[in-house]
Amino acid sequence: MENSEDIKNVVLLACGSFNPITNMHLRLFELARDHLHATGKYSVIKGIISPVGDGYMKKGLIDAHHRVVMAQLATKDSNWLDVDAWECQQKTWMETVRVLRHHRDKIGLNEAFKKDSNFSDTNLQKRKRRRSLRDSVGSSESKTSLDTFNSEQTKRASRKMSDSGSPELKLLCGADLLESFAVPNLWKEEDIVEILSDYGLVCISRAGSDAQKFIYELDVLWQFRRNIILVTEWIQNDISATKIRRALRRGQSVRYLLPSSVLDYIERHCLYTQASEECNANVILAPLQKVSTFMSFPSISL
Ligand SMILES: Nc1ncnc2c1ncn2[C@@H]1O[C@H](COP(=O)(O)OP(=O)(O)OP(=O)(O)O)[C@@H](O)[C@H]1O
Ligand SMILES: NC(=O)c1ccc[n+]([C@@H]2O[C@H](COP(=O)(O)O)[C@@H](O)[C@H]2O)c1
Ligand SMILES: [Zn+2]
Repeated sequence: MENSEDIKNVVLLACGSFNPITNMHLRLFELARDHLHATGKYSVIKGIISPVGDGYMKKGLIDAHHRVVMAQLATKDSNWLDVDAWECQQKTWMETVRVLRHHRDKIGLNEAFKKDSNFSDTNLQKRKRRRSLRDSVGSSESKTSLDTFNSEQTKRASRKMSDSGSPELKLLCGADLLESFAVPNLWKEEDIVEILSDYGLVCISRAGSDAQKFIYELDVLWQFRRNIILVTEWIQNDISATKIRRALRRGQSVRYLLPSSVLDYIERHCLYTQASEECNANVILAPLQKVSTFMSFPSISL
């Protein structure tokens, strides 16, 4: 049994198109949280969904405003998932490592603010005593469901957060995103190193991807393998946003693949048509554009 002082608070950040958000995106967070809690080493206090900006230029990517609203609808009933629009409000597409830096700074600032107000409070000792009394009352109650367990973990973690160091921020992704690290020119090696060494990755298995083999094959992943937490989804579910958009274009039902509030929103705003899928059809993906600009530079100077 781990000493509760050794349990690290974790915030999970998922970056992606969320075009549209699906039940599987929500499942990623649940799976990651269960897995991290089961290790006895972590307490997941928050999950953040960060939809990519329109400047990402991915084919079929609809306006960020709609993707943010859909993600907000999908997480409305969750007490630990949040949608953060900072990334998609930036003027241009930005590397994932910069999104991580932003969120880590934000977490750090919140922590500093909490500490500041705690120190200036002369009743700090009294409040601590009240809190420990509340904790001991809470621990005598019988817990029956996993949900109760998780929400207790979350509450405990939130309390701990104000008492101890900053929570760790980790990037949450599916195995296909991990595999995209090997796509030439898509990710800068130094970004991969920073993501793995300074933050760490929680990676959920995905049909068609073999994350373990992939870590073995890619040197940089192998080097930082201790910072990659692999989670196996035993109830496999191959929901993909691409397939959902395809079904919608063909007038096929996608009910139960995404939250009904999201589906209602899609229908009300007539999102995902043949025309929307043609968006960015002949445009190079932003990360690749950055690299091709860099690569064409020497030829200009010739
Ligand atoms: N079925 C799934 N299993 C595991 N991970 C998933 C699954 N669907 C999405 N993810 C993960 O969710 C994150 C956001 O993914 P994204 O928005 O690209 O969704 P997607 O369903 O893959 O969409 P698209 O088909 O448009 O690429 C990524 O890390 C991706 O790997
Ligand atoms: N170099 C990078 O930082 C880099 C490259 C490719 C994709 N990404 C990110 O990964 C996510 C991928 O999303 P999709 O799977 O929807 O394409 C997006 O958030 C995107 O910004 C980052
Ligand atoms: Zn994807």
